[in-house]
Amino acid sequence: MRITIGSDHGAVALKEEVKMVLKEYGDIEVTDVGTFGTDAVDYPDIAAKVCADVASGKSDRGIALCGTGIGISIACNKIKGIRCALCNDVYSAKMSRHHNDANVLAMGGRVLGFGPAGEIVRAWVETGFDGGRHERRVNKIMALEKE
Ligand SMILES: O=C(CO)[C@H](O)[C@H](O)[C@H](O)COP(=O)(O)O
Repeated sequence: MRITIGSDHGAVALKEEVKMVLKEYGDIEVTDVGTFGTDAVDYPDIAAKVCADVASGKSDRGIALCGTGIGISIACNKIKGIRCALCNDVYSAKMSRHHNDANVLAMGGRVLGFGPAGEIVRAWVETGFDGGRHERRVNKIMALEKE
């Protein structure tokens, strides 16, 4: 699996933790689009970089982080082809894959402690899409982009 990850200044530490969790799998190729320091950056710019890779197929999935996860998830969901789920708990992370086939995970660096973030990422990476009735609904979500 190929994953592009990015964060604003509010989640740089969380980004490093998530990268360590992804590295444990051994077969996940991670692209980090920044930011790399504590200087303030604008989360829509990071959302655009993460989602460009997912929408183009360069990466299979994306992980987008900001202080709360809210701003960056809103921005990601403006981009065609993206289904971004803000998940600050494990259950939501699993359901975002089972039911919504979410291709971008958003989390908040000022919301989550270190342990919970790792559990959320593992759940999201390892959970598949259920299809069936959920495929019909996801197709309807994607059709909304064309209206
Ligand atoms: O978008 C957000 C809130 O919904 C994120 O938490 C941002 O990281 C936050 O707005 C950045 O705020 P800052 O005061 O510029 O650090």
